[in-house]
Parts: sequence; structure tokens; C-alpha cells
Amino acid sequence: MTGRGVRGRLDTEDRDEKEAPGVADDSGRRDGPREARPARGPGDPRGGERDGGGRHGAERNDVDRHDVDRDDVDRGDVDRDDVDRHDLDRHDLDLEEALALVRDPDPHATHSGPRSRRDPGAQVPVPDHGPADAGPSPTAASAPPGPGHHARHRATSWPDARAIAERAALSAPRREPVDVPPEAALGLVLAAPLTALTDLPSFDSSAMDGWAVAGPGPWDVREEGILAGQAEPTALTDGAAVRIATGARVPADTTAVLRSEHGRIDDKGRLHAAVPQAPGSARAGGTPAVVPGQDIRPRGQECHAGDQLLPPGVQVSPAVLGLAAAAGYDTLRVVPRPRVDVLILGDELLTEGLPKDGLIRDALGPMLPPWLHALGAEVVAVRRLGDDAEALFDAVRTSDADLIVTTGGTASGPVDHVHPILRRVGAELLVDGVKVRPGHPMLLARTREDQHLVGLPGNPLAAVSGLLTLAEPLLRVLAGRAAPEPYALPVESSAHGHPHDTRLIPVVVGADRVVPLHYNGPAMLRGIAAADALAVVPPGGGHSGQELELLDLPWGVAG
Ligand SMILES: Nc1nc2c(c(=O)[nH]1)N[C@H]1C(S)=C(S)[C@@H](COP(=O)(O)OP(=O)(O)OC[C@H]3O[C@@H](n4cnc5c(N)ncnc54)[C@H](O)[C@@H]3O)O[C@H]1N2
Ligand code: MOO
Repeated sequence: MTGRGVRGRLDTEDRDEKEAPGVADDSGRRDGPREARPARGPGDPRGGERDGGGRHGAERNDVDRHDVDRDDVDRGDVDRDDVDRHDLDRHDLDLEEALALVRDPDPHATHSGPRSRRDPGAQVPVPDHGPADAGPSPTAASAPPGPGHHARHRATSWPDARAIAERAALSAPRREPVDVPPEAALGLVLAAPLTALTDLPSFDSSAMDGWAVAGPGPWDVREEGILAGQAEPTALTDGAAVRIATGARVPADTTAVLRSEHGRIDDKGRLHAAVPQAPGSARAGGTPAVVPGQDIRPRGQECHAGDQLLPPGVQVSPAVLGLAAAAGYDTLRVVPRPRVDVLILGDELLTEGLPKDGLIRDALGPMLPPWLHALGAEVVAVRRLGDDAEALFDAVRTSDADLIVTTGGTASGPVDHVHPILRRVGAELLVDGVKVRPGHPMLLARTREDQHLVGLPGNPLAAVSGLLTLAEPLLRVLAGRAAPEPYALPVESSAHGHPHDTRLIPVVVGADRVVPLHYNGPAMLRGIAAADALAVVPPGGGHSGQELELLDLPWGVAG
């Protein structure tokens, strides 16, 4: 808004602004209510939570088959009845859905109350599983794994995994800032302060269409008017006026600008100031005094050349692009986007048409590049490598990206090549499995001093989990972006958790609470596609009304 700071002359334009109704709420994004959500019909993926269910009513407690692992059952963490119920339902439902009906008998049993908004990492202590949980230090994680190597004992806690990814990026060599044209700067971070290259406005200009006047009225009106964009107009003499357009340079010795609706030309061609008519009144007012400086934007009102307009570290938004252009910039100095190679693994993937003969559509190829871009990356290449170990080896060995993202192949199946290839290239495993559901086989490795690899599990929602757990902090730091303020909202209904691991569930964010979505199984994207955020459910689950930390999806915020 103009004219709130130091200024030489009274600007009546500002008075109007102050009186303007509907001034935007400048409180934090989370303090104001979000857009009201429409009521949902029965076919709506978000609807069933509210109507309590139907066949999919229990899916908020979605547990994939891997959650109910032998360890859990052996320790009695999963109720036998629930497992039996799951067995009975199996005939009706497809496997994913059936297993989604397995629920923790008492999701409240192990939680220890709401977490702090400020300390999302302060989760319920994970029960001691003996040596299995002792866990290696993150940097010592490159022990030689064998089959089944991604077992629980190697897994890193979810908050630690994110911290390790952040630290990995902090210890990587910085890339030099680059000067890019404005269209390439959007979403990047300023690497240098944005310093005004000119006064703004750079000349005294008219804030309104009307007349530039000198001295008290009435005024003789010059024949030639002044339009925006015209160079130095002839100075006014006392008692003279000239027609002027908004944004035009005011002539020297102008006292004020009289808005066109506040002036009247008499039959002798002289200009008089006239107060605006009150609504419903037929009477034009008298001749008011013209306030010196009114409706003139003085040079330097917004800034002077050399003023710092924005500090380094600010993310370039459309508004920043506008400001930079106004202040005289043709290029902006920014932190370059970290370059990412995406390697899609799996012989079973089709890139078009309907799934057939055991083949499925590749859901990650279309999803990851724009998502990575929204996280600050430049996706250099997306390559589909099938389950070819040599092709993966070559692709990793020859990549000069800052980050390689692989999809699939993280587990210990016969064609899960990611671990063996990382060993072959001599990578250092920083994170080898994370105590998070879905997505626990995700991994992070340092392949070279200046290159990392994030291995995303193949199950699509598990891949999203890996993206936000490992790739997001890494890319954020490499891109120079600030960490988002952690925030939390109460969950509308109890949120099923894993007994020992963090769980990420897609949610819709309302004004004062979040609503968990259905279809949150590891192979499903239906929930996340309708979601605003992922809620972080601590080990043991969250009770209705408990505050859950939220991870915004990057297209819900500046991208
Ligand atoms: N013995 C064990 N097996 C598995 C475990 C385990 O702990 N022990 N973990 C399971 C979990 S959890 C996950 S998640 C997966 C991760 O497996 P991978 O990363 O090796 O992924 P794949 O086996 O290649 O694929 C898993 C699944 O996802 C489908 N997929 C793969 N890529 C795509 C894609 N681009 N678009 C759509 N769908 C994709 C793939 O067809 C499989 O259905 O391992 C479990 N196994
Ligand atoms: O099935 Mo897994 O938990 O990583 O998605």
C-alpha cells in the first residue's frame, strides 16, 4: 500500500485507501478460516467420514498388510479378532481394501496426549524392541545389507530421517547463485538482497485523472494535456491548470492534482474546484481549498535508489517479480534449482492405455516431476529403466544431478536393485528405512560428495511419503528455501496409528480441524488426490480432537 511511510506531501489517495471497506485480513494463513468446504455427496471420496461409513467406513483406520507384520501380531499389538474379521471379509473385498479394515483395537491405548505444535518431533516414545531398535547412527548406515536388510532394526525414526535429509543437504557443496530472467525466477529464492535501482516513483506523478493546478483556483486551463509516458512537461505558472492522466509526470510548480470529478469548467473555460455532491443532493458544493500535494505521488514515496526492498532468502512470488520489474531489474540473482534425475524402475509399468496382463500404469512418472518442481527442483530427466540392474547402475554412475530419485526396487524382492546398485557405486546410506507408514523402505544415500539419492518405494502413496520425508527437506535446503512453520490442527475423528511407527494420512484441512480421508492405503492415490495435506499421526494413533502436525502439499502454498 502506498504512502504509509515517510512522504513529503499529503496524498489524498491514501486517505481513500484507509477508508476503503473490506481491508484484507493480514493475520497468518492459518488464523483465518479456510474456504468453506462444500457438503459432500455419497460418491465423494471425502464424504464417508461424516456419514460414518458404509463399507469403507473403517478405512480411516487403514492398515496395510505390512503394518500388521509378524512382530506386531506376536507382541499382541493387533487384536486377534481384528485379524479374524479381516480374514472373513477377505472374500468380499479386494486385498488392499480388506486389509484396510484391520484396525488397532484401541487407537488410544498408547498415545500420550497431544503433541506440542512447536515440537512435532516430540512423539510418543517408541517401545524398546531390544537390539533391533538400537538403530545405527545415520552416518554409519552403510553396513552391508543382505536379503531382508531393510528390516525394522535399521529403520530411522521419522523426525530423525527428516533431520538427516536436511543435514545432508546442508553439508553438500553450495551451488553458485545465478542471474536469471524473471520468468525463470518464479518460486526460486533470492540469493542477494533486492535493492531498488531507482526511486519509486521515479518522478512526481499524478495519482488521478484530472488537472494539475498551480496556486488557488479558479485556473486557466492549458490547451495541451499531459499523458502518462510523456517526458518533462512545461512548468505551470500560478493560476494555470493542465489536463493530466493518472501516472503522468506532473509539471514543475504544480500545487496539487484536482480529480476530474472534483472540477468544473465554467462557460469562460476556467476551471473551478467543486466538492462532490452528497448522495441524493442536487446541490453542487462551493469551492473548497485545494490541499497542497493532493493526489500527487511524490518521487521516492515508495523507495529511494539503494533501499533494500527484500532480503536474500525470500521466495520469488508473482508480486516479487512485479516489484523487481518496477524497481528496474531485468534479471534476478537466485539460488539455482537443484537438478534432479528421476529413475522409474519396474518392468510392470505401462505409460498409456488400460492396465492389462498383470501390467499396471506408471503413476509415479506423471506425478513426481511436477511435485519435485513444486518442491524447488529442476527435473532434468525422467527415465524408465524397467528392472534392469545394469541400466540402473549406468544411470546412477553417469548422472550429474544434485539428486537422483528412484522409484520402486527398494525392498528385497528378486528385482529390487536399488540397494545392490548403491553398494556397487560405493554410496553411503544415510537413511535405510524409516519408521513411517506408508513408505518404510524409503532410503537416502550419498552417492558422491555433491550428489544424493532418494529411493522411493514403488507403492504410490509410499512414494509420496518418501518424497515428503526425505526429498522435501533435502530439496528445500538445496533450493535455499526456509522451513515451513510447523503447524497442527485437531483431527475430527480418531486417527489410526501404527503401534511403533509414525503414520502419514491424507486429510482435508478445514477452518479449525482436519478430516482424515479414505483410500489411504500404500498403493492408493485416491485419498491424497483429494487432500490438502498429510497429517502426521504419532505412533499409537491420535484420538479425536488431538492436534496433528500437518505437511502441506506444495501446490496449496507458493510453488
Ligand atoms: N518381504 C518384504 N517385502 C516387502 C516389504 C517388506 O518389508 N518385506 N515392504 C513392502 C513395502 S511396505 C513396500 S512400500 C514395497 C516397496 O517395494 P519396492 O520399493 O521394492 O517397490 P516395488 O516392489 O518395485 O513396487 C511395489 C509396488 O508398487 C508398484 N509400483 C512400482 N512402481 C510403480 C509406479 N511407477 N507406478 C505405480 N505403481 C508402481 C509395483 O507394481 C508394486 O505393486 O515393498 C513391500 N514388500
Ligand atoms: O506398503 Mo509400504 O508401507 O512402504 O507402502
